[in-house]
Amino acid sequence: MTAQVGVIGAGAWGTALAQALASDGSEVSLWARESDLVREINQERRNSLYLPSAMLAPTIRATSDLAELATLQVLLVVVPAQFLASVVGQLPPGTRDLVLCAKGIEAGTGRLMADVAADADPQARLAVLSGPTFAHEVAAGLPTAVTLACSGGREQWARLAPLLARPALRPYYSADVTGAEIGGAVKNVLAIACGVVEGMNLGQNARAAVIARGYAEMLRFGLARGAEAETLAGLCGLGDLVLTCSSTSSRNFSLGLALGQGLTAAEALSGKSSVAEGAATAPVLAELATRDGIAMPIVEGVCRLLSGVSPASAVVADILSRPLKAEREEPAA
Ligand SMILES: NC(=O)C1=CN([C@@H]2O[C@H](COP(=O)(O)OP(=O)(O)OC[C@H]3O[C@@H](n4cnc5c(N)ncnc54)[C@H](O)[C@@H]3O)[C@@H](O)[C@H]2O)C=CC1
Ligand SMILES: O=C(CO)COP(=O)(O)O
Repeated sequence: MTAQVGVIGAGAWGTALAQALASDGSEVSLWARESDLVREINQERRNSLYLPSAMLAPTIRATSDLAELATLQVLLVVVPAQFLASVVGQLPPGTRDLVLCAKGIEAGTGRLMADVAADADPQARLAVLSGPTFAHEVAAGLPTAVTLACSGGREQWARLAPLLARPALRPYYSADVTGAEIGGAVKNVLAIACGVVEGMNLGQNARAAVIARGYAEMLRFGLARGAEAETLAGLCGLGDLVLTCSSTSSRNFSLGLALGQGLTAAEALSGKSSVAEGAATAPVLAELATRDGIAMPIVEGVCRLLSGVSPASAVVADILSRPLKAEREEPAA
């Protein structure tokens, strides 16, 4: 049997998704940028660079030739947000389903992932897969639930769900693509903030406060862009926020932890092959929020820390000295 689904990107998440899809014996084509990795996956059934914990299924076949995947009707795109345009741009345009799995906003343009993909592959039918999904757990077959937001509505869902669902990987339907994208992008920045709280030993109360007030920021930003509140309260928003704000398994949380302990962003990120998407998303998110008059003080604080303009102690002091206000925005009279 030949593969029905291809996965573009053999980082931790693309490899874990390929592993989950192959768990029922399905063939999966996996595009890796690194030729050494292609050899290692095909010959040793390992991805020691990005997902060393997993022994990969025999039905995953890696390739460094993107053209081999271009004929498939369903492609999961799992390269980091900042590379989405360049990688999707290498595909010949087609009426395939592109399932976008990166969590971020494109620096420089402020585009969400579906806008980037629509510009790069205009005929593609777009969906977003997002939720609380540490790659190593998915690769180990642990139960995981995700939002699958389909721009093509129920018809697209009916096509994709049987191809992507497995007993331990459970997609939930949504039609709110924007909400799914914003939940995943914003939570990465908030996970950095929670890591800072941990790194500075500010306590569990403070971390819970950052989660709740950060969620308020996510909601304000999302609603202003047409996302639905229920989506942001679901797996791809609050669910993922809770996961990544609570664990050193999160690269974004770990980056924040290092910043909170006094390292610079350059020091914390140096020598890492894995991506902490929140570092690239934070400045562009803060810029969009300022432009649109949306208050996002925690996101702004993360930006100040990442750019090195303020030490963590000054950022925390500024947040704590903001004027007292109502927890919920008062509806306009
Ligand atoms: N790792 C995880 O648990 C999860 C990750 N994600 C998201 O999936 C996306 C991919 O993340 P990971 O697989 O974790 O990445 P990773 O950190 O494991 O690996 C980095 C990836 O970036 C690729 N890369 C580096 N330079 C590139 C370039 N110039 N052009 C194209 N690709 C390049 C590498 O080939 C590799 O696939 C991110 O947006 C991340 O937020 C989403 C859910 C879970
Ligand atoms: O998105 C993730 C889990 O849902 C992974 O988070 P990190 O990118 O912070 O590791």
